[in-house]
Amino acid sequence: MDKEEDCEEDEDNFSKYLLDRVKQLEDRCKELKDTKQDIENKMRDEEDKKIKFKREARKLKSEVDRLKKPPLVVGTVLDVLDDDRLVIKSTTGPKFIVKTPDSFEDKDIKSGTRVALNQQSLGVVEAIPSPKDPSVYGMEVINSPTTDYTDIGGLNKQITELKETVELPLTKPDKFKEIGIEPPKGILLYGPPGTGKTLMAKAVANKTEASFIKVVGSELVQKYIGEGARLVREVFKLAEEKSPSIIFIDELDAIGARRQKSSTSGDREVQRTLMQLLSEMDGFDARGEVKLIGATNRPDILDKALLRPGRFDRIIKVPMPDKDARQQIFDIHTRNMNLEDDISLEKISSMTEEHSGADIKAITTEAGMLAIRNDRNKVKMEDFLKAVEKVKESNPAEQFGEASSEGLMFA
Ligand SMILES: Nc1ncnc2c1ncn2[C@@H]1O[C@H](COP(=O)(O)OP(=O)(O)OP(=O)(O)O)[C@@H](O)[C@H]1O
Repeated sequence: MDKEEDCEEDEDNFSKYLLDRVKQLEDRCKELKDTKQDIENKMRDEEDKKIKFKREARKLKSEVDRLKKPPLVVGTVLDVLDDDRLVIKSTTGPKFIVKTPDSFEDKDIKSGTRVALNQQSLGVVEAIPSPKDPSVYGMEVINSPTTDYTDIGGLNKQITELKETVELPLTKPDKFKEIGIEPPKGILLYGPPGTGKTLMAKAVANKTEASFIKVVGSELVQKYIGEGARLVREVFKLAEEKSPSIIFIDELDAIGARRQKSSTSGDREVQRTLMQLLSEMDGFDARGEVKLIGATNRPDILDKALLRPGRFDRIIKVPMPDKDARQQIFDIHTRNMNLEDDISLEKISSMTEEHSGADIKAITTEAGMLAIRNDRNKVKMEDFLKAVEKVKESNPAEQFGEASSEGLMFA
């Protein structure tokens, strides 16, 4: 009898052992599956990063190639001769007869076509696009932008200055006449990337019901001699046609850097573009309906001529946001998001020191994406924490322990 009982007990213990073991193995299996999923996610993220960096490297390489080449001269075809030759007038003056390149088809070239010529040989290198197409030169024209001052977080002092210097002269020009002072023609916003400079320019255009014309300094510096200056003229002409209007020149330092003594033909082209900008600024009326807003990350290298009275004579610093400003920016970018009650934007704001408004926008978008990926209709605190990590990782300055852009530029 005793033996029988012992045997039953052994069997019970054994099956308990087996059940425990199965449970352990199942847990382990789940753990491994989770780890596998994590690794797969990380691999996907790394792949994304790799593609992004590759794309950036390609872009930088083509930029380097472009900068290494000497600028080309712009010419216009006056006549197409029967023997595969063209009569060309170059922007530098004289007319020439040159051979039509073999790569050109008849339809590519007719009287009036603009072409790029090699500076030395004056050989035709390529046909260039119509000067009427602003998007080719990175120009962005918005007839009435929708950005509002309430879409901008943490820049109240800067917005007040913007209202006084750009908004008021456009909405109440008589006030300036009455008092007898000239309003500023242009103001300069300076600060690290992604801190809201473009946003401010768009908001003031919206408030004054003005057209918003954006040009990027580095896009104005073309590979064709004389093109930069022509584009500047065209931007001002367009602004006049569309007035009231705000011309926003981003990366002003690309054309407005202090003039150097040593100069390559590339430098001279940049200088010609700057001279044209200065002369256009001197030419337009401070009480008119066109206002200029420049933006730069490098005010320290700007040519002093740009900062003289009657040009960019108001300078407004747009800094990296402090904690309160970050919280305001988080509030703005989450106002249409479906958030769980456990979310503390205050806590997230404290965790995101050295993050710009653009980084904050990226964090909110990433948090939303995580909720979508997990098939939820509300965003949790956990999503925000993961998003902060992800944005930190993708920020090269943080990744490699470099100084922040503000530290570099404004030390
Ligand atoms: N102060 C802010 N408040 C709200 N959103 C902001 C703020 N700053 C930046 N952002 C967000 O970041 C995006 C990029 O900002 P913006 O283009 O204004 O930066 P920027 O200072 O002009 O940068 P860059 O010097 O690179 O041209 C904006 O569209 C907005 O979504």
